[in-house]
Amino acid sequence: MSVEQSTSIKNNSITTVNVAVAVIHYQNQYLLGFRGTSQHQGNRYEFVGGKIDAHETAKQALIREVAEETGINIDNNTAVKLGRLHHDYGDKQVCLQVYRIEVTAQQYAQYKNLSYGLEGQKLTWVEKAKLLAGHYDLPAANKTILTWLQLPAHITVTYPLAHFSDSSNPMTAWSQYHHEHIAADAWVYMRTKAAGAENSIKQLLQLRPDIQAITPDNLDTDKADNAVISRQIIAKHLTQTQLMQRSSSDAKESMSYSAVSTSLPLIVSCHNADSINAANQLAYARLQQQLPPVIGIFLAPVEYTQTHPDTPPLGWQAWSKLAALADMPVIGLGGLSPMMYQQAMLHGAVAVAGIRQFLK
Ligand SMILES: Nc1nc2c([nH]c(=O)n2[C@H]2C[C@H](O)[C@@H](COP(=O)(O)OP(=O)(O)OP(=O)(O)O)O2)c(=O)[nH]1
Repeated sequence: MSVEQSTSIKNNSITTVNVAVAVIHYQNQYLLGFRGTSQHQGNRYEFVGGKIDAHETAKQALIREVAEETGINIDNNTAVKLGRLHHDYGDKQVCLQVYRIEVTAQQYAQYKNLSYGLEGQKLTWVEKAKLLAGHYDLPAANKTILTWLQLPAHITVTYPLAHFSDSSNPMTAWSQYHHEHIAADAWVYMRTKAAGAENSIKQLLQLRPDIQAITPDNLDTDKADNAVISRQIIAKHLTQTQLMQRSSSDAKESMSYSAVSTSLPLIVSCHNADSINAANQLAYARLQQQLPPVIGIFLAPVEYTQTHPDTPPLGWQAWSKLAALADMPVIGLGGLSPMMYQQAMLHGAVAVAGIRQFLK
């Protein structure tokens, strides 16, 4: 939810506490605090953080809270915005503004044995796999943060089926090509851009049980007879057009969103501020309905791309301003390579995606 929305809730006399949350990590080691018994959501693990003061930006609060609670100075570290999320605990409403910060090897060496914070609270570094597997009891709002943290640094996008139109059997050629060229354990957005491509996708997933798939929302893979294949589909995708069509209906909450997958998280494509706003509303509605969250936005195109030669690129500066509007992690797409991950992070991206440069 945006800061504006949280303010409007305030105007309706329900006070929302704005909180800066720092997901601090070094590679696969993540820093957790432990909330004291007397605190709200006490006796639970937490990411380091605290209330944003009236005069502060979220990032200023983040730097201050991390310094006050741990002594770590993150002033010169890159803080990548993961998202903003509103949660109603019944006794308290919070709006968490969540950033991921990787500490340097030197900072980690200095702080890795820290078992108590500067406020006397317990601190512990934990393995990412255990954190994501739910080994640590965190406040309920953090469930969405853990889903966001699943996103890898690189996402491969497939060629459209039309790319293989010269072949005698384009569907098999599509599966075979990607079977050979997708890197091990990759997250793959199966963008076939064709109706009736279910079988190609199923075929590819059968050939490559190691990969995780993001499939088009209107593609009927939910009914995949093979349960193993269903397990490989980790999110559904909505194009900007689908997103805008669904959010333009008057009966927003009941009708339009019911067309969208209710069993899996979503990743949506956006190209402008209006669609990012629609994505924020969809994410908010899904949280209210306790549906799997919107885990990311593909924001494109960053650079010129052969796939959309007539679309002018946003460039990193405009991309970065748009990304800041999103309430969920933003993935750079369009003319990028995996090598550009660091540059993308500096502009607010949690991941980079693409076709050519991401296939081996
Ligand atoms: N720090 C932190 N707070 C979280 C997380 N998840 C979550 O729901 N919260 C909630 C719990 C609290 O209601 C609120 C944080 O407020 P807080 O009371 O800890 O903030 P603070 O340190 O500035 O507070 P105070 O003790 O100085 O009053 O956000 C999390 O991962 N980290």
